[in-house]
Amino acid sequence: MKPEELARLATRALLYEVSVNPKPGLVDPVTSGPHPDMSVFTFIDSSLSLQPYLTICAQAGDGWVGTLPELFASLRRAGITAEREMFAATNGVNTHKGAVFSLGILAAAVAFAEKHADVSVQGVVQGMLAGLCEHDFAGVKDLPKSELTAGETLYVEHGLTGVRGEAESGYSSVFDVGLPAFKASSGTLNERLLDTLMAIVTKFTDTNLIHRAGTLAILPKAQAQAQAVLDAGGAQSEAGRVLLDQMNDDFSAQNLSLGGSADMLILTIFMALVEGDL
Ligand SMILES: CC(C)(COP(=O)(O)OP(=O)(O)OC[C@H]1O[C@@H](n2cnc3c(N)ncnc32)[C@H](O[C@H]2O[C@H](COP(=O)(O)OP(=O)(O)OP(=O)(O)O)[C@@H](O)[C@H]2O)[C@@H]1O)[C@@H](O)C(=O)NCCC(=O)NCCS
Ligand SMILES: Nc1ncnc2[nH]cnc12
Repeated sequence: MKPEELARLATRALLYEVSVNPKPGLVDPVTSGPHPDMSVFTFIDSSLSLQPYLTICAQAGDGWVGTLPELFASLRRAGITAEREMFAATNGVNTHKGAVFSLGILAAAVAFAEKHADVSVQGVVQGMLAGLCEHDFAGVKDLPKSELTAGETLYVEHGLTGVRGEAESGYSSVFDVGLPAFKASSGTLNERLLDTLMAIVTKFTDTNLIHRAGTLAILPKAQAQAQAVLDAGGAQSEAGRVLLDQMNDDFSAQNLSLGGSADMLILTIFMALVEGDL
């Protein structure tokens, strides 16, 4: 696939994800949930602003002749510029910070793997990111708390590696959870993507959620709520829909976000589009 075509699939993944509703703890076309500073329109602007960057990432992976860690270093430089452009497109709102990082990596990895028959996409990601946590977290414990990002704070306080750990693992929540769940799902596309999101939430350590809640105890609660939706028959069933609506209301009332899980859904949709399953 041409890099421009891969970037278009990545942009579609961003737009599909925000269109799914009702998504607990997330912006959708009906409600902004616990994100009053964003709406579906902010996400449309943000998604379109990222397409040139996603093309650059796919082009880099497509033509790369250096090592995989060097490929990641080049993406990181492009990512810093893309993050700036995203904030300019959204008037300073953090719509897709996690997706800039993760979707850029995956777009490059898919393009690279398409040119090298002996490697898998997940293997390329792992090759690019070996040692990422060790590198990024070195020295953060010595920094003043006020200078730490949410992810760095959770690492210092609880040893959680967040988006970096998930990425370094080769996005197991996408390849081992999200994609198999999507392939096994049924119903309308909206219902299938809701069930896929719930499957991700049952297994994923969403550090965005933990950061918002201010306690680790939120994680098993959210995982149990998502599992209950699936056990009730998922988004296709009346009982599942009732639980999903309750979960949506709970997350809004408690100002809880599932931003990290949304990013894993974006990556899952992208891979399903790439593999022709969607
Ligand atoms: C490595 C970076 C991602 C930077 O990491 P950093 O330490 O700055 O940030 P984190 O706090 O760790 O997370 C950044 C975003 O990643 C998403 N995320 C969080 N946890 C996870 C997780 N466990 N797995 C995957 N992804 C995760 C999350 O983004 C989503 O949530 C955002 C919306 O939530 P909200 O609470 O509203 O946002 P806040 O900004 O916290 O606002 P308020 O609470 O104040 O209202 C939304 O963006 C979602 O996408 C985290 O926000 C990477 O940025 C980095 O290295 N940057 C340097 C440049 C670079 O490398 N670029 C990429 C090149 S490929
Ligand atoms: N729909 C959404 N709502 C809030 N944060 C997100 N990050 C990615 N998608 C999101």
